Amino acid sequence: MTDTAAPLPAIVVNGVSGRMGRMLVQVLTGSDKARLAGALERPGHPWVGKDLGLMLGGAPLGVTVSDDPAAALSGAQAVVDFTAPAATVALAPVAMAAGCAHVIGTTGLSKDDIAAIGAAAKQGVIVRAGNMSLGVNLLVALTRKVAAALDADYDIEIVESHHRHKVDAPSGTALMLGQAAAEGRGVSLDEAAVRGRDGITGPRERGSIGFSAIRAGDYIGEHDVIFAADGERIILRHVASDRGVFARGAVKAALWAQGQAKGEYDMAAVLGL
Ligand SMILES: NC(=O)C1=CN([C@@H]2O[C@H](COP(=O)(O)OP(=O)(O)OC[C@H]3O[C@@H](n4cnc5c(N)ncnc54)[C@H](O)[C@@H]3O)[C@@H](O)[C@H]2O)C=CC1
Ligand SMILES: O=C(O)C1=N[C@H](C(=O)O)C[C@H](O)C1
Repeated sequence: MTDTAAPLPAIVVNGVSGRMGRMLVQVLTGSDKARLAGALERPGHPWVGKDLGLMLGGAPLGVTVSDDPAAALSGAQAVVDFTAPAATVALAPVAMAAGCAHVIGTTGLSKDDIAAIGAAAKQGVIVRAGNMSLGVNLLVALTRKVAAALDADYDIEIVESHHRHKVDAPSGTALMLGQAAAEGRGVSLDEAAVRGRDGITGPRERGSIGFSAIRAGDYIGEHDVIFAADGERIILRHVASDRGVFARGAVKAALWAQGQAKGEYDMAAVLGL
């Protein structure tokens, strides 16, 4: 008898030696819904040309780390990308040309980067979110709702804490939360945002949305949205204690992306929030 089961969707991991890349390998090798079909790293990285399993200190996985995105993506259904802005912007058109969904977790993207990704998404499917966890995406929805219910007597402040290696601030998540707060309140985040305070700053401007960033130790990612008025404070909080929440969200997005119409989507669409 022949086995007629359809092969599992083939997923490539970009930035495979990074903190998120390693977590994605763990999630994909343990998945019964998707399979690890390729691994990419930057040109010159010592893992390029080597077996991924051996580089991770384990048994061979039969996946050779590549620095050639077009070759690695050929025949794959999705590429999951937690790297750096320049790498992600360069990969988007390559993924679209290969007919691969591009799941983007990379943060620190500029407005130009975001526009370039949006342009690439005219040719295929891109899912992009500054945070792929279910918990944070729920927090985003709650933030929008609370901000809509409260007036500017409630000062909004977003405080985020991350590990000492993080290179961008505010975090992508903090910006998602700030955007949701601004939408709930019916204001523009560009106009309301205050990013970091130092020196004689003067009193707080009514209606502003403040951002503060802590970089220390091995925090995985913690976010508070504070609504503070005279006499009371509401604090919405998310704490990530395992990078698996981001990796599982990204794999879910890669599977969800199969068969979607061309365009750019966020995790709210994936999660049906
Ligand atoms: N959206 C989300 O849920 C999450 C987003 N992130 C974001 O993901 C990104 C990566 O985070 P980490 O894994 O902690 O960083 P990391 O520094 O540990 O890993 C980044 C990896 O990308 C690789 N890389 C750089 N340029 C490349 C290129 N041109 N081609 C292929 N690989 C390349 C690096 O060599 C490195 O291995 C950051 O922007 C971070 O903020 C992190 C966690 C969750
Ligand atoms: O760099 C990280 O680690 C994280 N980055 C994302 C962000 O910028 O919000 C998501 C998560 O908080 C971890």
